[in-house]
Amino acid sequence: MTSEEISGTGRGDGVVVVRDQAVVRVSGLRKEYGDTAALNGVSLEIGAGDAVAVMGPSGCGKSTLLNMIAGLDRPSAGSVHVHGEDLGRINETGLALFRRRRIGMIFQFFNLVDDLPAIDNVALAAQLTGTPARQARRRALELLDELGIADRRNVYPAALSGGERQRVAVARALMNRPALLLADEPTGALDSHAGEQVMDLLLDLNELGQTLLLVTHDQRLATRCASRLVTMADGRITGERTLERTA
Ligand SMILES: Nc1ncnc2c1ncn2[C@@H]1O[C@H](COP(=O)(O)OP(=O)(O)OP(=O)(O)O)[C@@H](O)[C@H]1O
Repeated sequence: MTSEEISGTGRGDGVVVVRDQAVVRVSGLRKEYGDTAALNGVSLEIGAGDAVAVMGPSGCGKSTLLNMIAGLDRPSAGSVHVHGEDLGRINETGLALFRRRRIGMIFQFFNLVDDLPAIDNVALAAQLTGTPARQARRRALELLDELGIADRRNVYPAALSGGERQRVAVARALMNRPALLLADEPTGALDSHAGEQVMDLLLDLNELGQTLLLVTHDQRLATRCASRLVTMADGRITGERTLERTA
């Protein structure tokens, strides 16, 4: 995989990842669910090419923060800018489009479509943005090849190993050359070998310029893949430090 592919210079819509520009700007973010303040004034900036890990105890608001940045949910107060766009000013249809075009997401339990083979799970992401099926399948195959699972392209998720499923999910997330790759416990459901492979993959992607935000309980994942660690507690950011990546 080349850094050009990751940075999206081939997509024809002028989106190029340039290091040191802010991809995410979160300011004074609050989210209340009834009486619970899931986020209680979070501000965070993520530059292009950064790899940021968010850690903290269960219920501290990590996934809520990720969901706000993905435009999956609306804040109670504060703002989220991604790639210069103020998500608060985009309607629901626009947000869905924004997510498909700008954000790649991977989840603990993969979220693949059970009745589609691997290649169609990946291609679907581009078809939903209007890419013709044949072109989408061509790029999907390229990505599966780059991630070392082209030979599994016609296999349905149920017959893939956990590691293979997560690779398919990563390919799907990269399909539209996202400005930001979000990962919510991406190794949480994997055995240690498959987890290591996914960590290597995320590290490689970031080293090629992909901006990465990951939420995890796994210290090893954070220190392996991230260059910044943000810690949260009770809906707030309580600390931040740069990390020396471990081999
Ligand atoms: N849709 C929702 N409705 C009501 N409460 C919610 C909702 N989503 C999250 N919460 C609450 O908001 C708080 C933060 O939840 P969140 O899932 O963001 O935490 P987390 O740090 O990601 O936890 P975990 O590490 O266990 O995944 C929790 O108290 C949770 O119960």
